[in-house]
Amino acid sequence: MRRVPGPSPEPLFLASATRLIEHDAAAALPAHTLMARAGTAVAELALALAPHARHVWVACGPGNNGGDGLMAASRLHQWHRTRHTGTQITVTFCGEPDRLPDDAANAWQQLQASGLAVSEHPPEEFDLAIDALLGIGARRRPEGRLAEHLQQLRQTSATVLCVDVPSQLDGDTGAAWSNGGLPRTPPGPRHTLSLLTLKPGLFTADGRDAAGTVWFDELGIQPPTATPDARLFVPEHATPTRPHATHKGRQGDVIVLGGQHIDLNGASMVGAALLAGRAALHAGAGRVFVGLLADTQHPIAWDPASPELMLRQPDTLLNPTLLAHACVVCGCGGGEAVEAVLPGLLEHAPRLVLDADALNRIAESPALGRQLKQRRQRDAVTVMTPHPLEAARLLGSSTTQIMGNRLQAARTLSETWGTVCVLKGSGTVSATPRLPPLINASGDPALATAGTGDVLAGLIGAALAAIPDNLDDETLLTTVATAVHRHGLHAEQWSQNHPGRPMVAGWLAAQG
Ligand SMILES: NC(=O)C1=CN([C@@H]2O[C@H](COP(=O)(O)OP(=O)(O)OC[C@H]3O[C@@H](n4cnc5c(N)ncnc54)[C@H](O)[C@@H]3O)[C@@H](O)[C@H]2O)[C@@H](O)CC1
Ligand SMILES: Nc1ncnc2c1ncn2[C@@H]1O[C@H](COP(=O)(O)OP(=O)(O)O)[C@@H](O)[C@H]1O
Repeated sequence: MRRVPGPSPEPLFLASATRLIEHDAAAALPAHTLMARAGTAVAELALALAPHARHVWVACGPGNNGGDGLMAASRLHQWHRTRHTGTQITVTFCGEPDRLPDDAANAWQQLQASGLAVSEHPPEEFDLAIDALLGIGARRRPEGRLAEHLQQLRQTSATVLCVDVPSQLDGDTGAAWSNGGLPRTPPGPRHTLSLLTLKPGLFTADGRDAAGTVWFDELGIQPPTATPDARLFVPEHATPTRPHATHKGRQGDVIVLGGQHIDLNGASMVGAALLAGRAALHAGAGRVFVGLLADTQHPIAWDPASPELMLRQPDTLLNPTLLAHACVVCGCGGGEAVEAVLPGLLEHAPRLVLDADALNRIAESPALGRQLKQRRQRDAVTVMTPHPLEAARLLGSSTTQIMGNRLQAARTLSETWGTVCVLKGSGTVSATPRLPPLINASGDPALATAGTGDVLAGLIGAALAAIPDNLDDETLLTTVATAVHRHGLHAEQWSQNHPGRPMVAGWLAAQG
């Protein structure tokens, strides 16, 4: 058993793939072995998390997830009885013993043999709860007694250890089953022990809040050889160091086009473009040019906080020779003015990051959409970085639908437009056609503040500016995901060093 994430990317499997893996593993072992191992693993982690618990509630459901709980309860009961600890175990069961699947029925018999009776009601007080109500078999919003037990688990300030997948969560998507989402702040420590495979829903959408700290036990089975449905991404390689004899022309140029001027319609978004530019600069771009859009009446000539940025009239930056050697970041604070530069960029920029208003304009314009799709045929590199609302506009759907299946949404966006798609939010998903998407393992709620998306666009721009031409899809995806990971890691470092204090995007941009 180990804590997740580890030092390298982790394969993630949907419920359908997990069932095939479970089927093959079970066929190669004596009957009930997997569930016996699962129960032991749950009991061991429970003891490690709350060694001095006086009262443990094991909440079991009607299927094999409940079977894991019944098995864990037998193990815990045996452990405490032989050591005379006095710890009380209360087991509840929402289901019908006669209708339990085979493995769980065996676990039920073992519980009966252990002498531990099943209780009608959860205990009034407990210091550890084991959530074994529903796992990957959950298919709808819980109701009745099971829903009541789930509600108690959601609201308790005691430690909760979820078996395989939190019962309130769809393990494939990370969407909560419950109406109204999860409590804003989980009231107590939360842990999830994922069994046999890691599931993508633990790491995106509502997954991180519901699962808490994730642990993984393979149950003694060799890692699956099947292609995973997704990967939990952490970078494996350190950023390469620069050779001594280098110069700024070799580090890559970034051009930022965005930051609509206040003259246009009374709303300035200049800061967004400057944040992207600063982030690119601090991430190591050799030169960063910024073209502020609609900046005609009172041109801004320099950024006092970042005098290294080179501000230019946008027209001068649309020069194909300059574009050919640069990565363009387009859209940050671009407003409506971005429409004027998009056709030229889609045609001539070999490396392009499309953010915010660039995405909104493309969502509205079939002609721009066609131009975007043609880029892949020319091997031009395009990364789009939508947040869920921008993604919904691009797909003609709603944020609820996007959040209902973030992996699918990122995949559809990347396949529809032939781009790398970075669907932002808790557990940012980076996808490219035909490869398993990557769920970012870093990041925290400190990022939920204006401008951090602009910073991310700048970081991705600098990363793309620095890589050689004609990279394969996998390296490109990894390059983008590494920038996403770095962005999240900086936020985590802020939260660690400044607990409770809000982070601002300007600070993040300066971390590079
Ligand atoms: N069979 C085995 O040896 C192993 C099983 N494992 C466990 O088995 C789980 C999967 O078991 P199952 O396929 O039985 O699925 P679950 O136990 O997750 O749930 C299926 C049961 O819950 C019911 N159900 C689904 N949604 C419900 C809802 N909203 N309200 C009320 N009832 C609902 C279904 O009708 C079915 O009876 C895994 O998540 C894992 O915990 C793992 O431990 C690996 C080994
Ligand atoms: N709760 C969160 N956990 C992790 N990352 C988050 C969270 N909230 C926001 N982020 C990240 O912060 C950034 C916000 O981007 P975006 O919504 O485009 O903001 P803006 O347009 O103001 O720059 C994205 O990278 C997103 O993934």
